[in-house]
Amino acid sequence: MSVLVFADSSEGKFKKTALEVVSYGKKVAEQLGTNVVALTINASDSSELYTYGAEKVVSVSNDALQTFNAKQYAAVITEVAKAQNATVVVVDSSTDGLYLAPIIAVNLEAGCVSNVVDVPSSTSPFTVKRKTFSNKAFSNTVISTEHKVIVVAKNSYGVHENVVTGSTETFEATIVESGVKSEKIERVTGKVTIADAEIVVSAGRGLKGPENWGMVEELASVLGAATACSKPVSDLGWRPHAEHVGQTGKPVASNLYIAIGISGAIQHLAGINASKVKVVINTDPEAPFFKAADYGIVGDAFEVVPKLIEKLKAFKAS
Ligand SMILES: Cc1cc2nc3c(=O)[nH]c(=O)nc-3n(C[C@H](O)[C@H](O)[C@H](O)COP(=O)(O)OP(=O)(O)OC[C@H]3O[C@@H](n4cnc5c(N)ncnc54)[C@H](O)[C@@H]3O)c2cc1C
Repeated sequence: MSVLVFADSSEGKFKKTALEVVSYGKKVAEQLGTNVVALTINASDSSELYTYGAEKVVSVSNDALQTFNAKQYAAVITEVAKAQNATVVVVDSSTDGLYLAPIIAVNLEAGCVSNVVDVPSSTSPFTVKRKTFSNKAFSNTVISTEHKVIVVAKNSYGVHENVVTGSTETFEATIVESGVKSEKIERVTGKVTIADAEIVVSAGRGLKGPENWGMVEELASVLGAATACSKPVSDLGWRPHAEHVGQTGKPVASNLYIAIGISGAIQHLAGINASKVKVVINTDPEAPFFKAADYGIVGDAFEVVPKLIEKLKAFKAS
């Protein structure tokens, strides 16, 4: 028996979520009295995963897997899970992870639970806690099948160092037909995406118009952050719809979320409340966002943001 985690990588480098699922898998393996095995696909160096508890890394390299294809990747993960006698398979909650989990679950006839925020509270019955109702509530879910597939919610368990002496073995995976009529041929943005971002700088209607987004872009660039916006801003065409966050937009689970000129309506908060630290800049001290904020600045964004940029630049230069 083992716990298999899929350590996803991009251009050969591990994503932070990969380190989180390895940390998570290590803990679950300890609870079950077994080992965690990390699977990598076309990653250049797997040794980083030993730092987070992966005693064993199974490395698959194949040109046919250069582009993500859920069916092909899920087949590889299933094959490795069977070869490693894994009863628990863990993936991250990225778009790719959410594609993979149900296919792996069908392949293994496993129970599958997404949005999981913690290691099992009990391994018999196997009980996991998951977020529900737009992250406003939690539920405990029992997975009663022999095999289990868990999707770990981003930034919920965290990355934990647990240095072990690991080893890597290569695996010749069977490549199945992709079976799809579309494929990703190009990545058109080099910017940090909202899903992967550690820091998100988001702005709302308080910025008055699209011509004022320069300072938001600049603040994001200084911080290495992704940019986001409230729904009205994308509805008005000030920013692309891809940046709209909230209940009807993208969810955000960053370490830091900076909200500029956003009122903090419940539909907005529903999508961002998984973020760890929230900083709010708003002229109105009664803005509802302040109740959800960890740090608040009552002030005019057009004065506060340029000062913040200046200070951050000076700090980085020092
Ligand atoms: C079914 C439904 C789904 C929805 N889904 C979403 C969603 O997913 N995401 C979302 O964001 N909204 C969503 N909404 C809309 C939501 O209810 C709010 O209307 C919206 O979030 C408000 O956007 P805002 O805060 O940018 O604008 P406003 O409500 O207009 O707030 C602007 C804020 O900027 C402040 N401000 C003004 N000038 C300045 C300044 N110079 N400096 C600093 N602050 C300033 C104001 O005090 C105010 O608080 C949804 C609504 C419905 C009905």
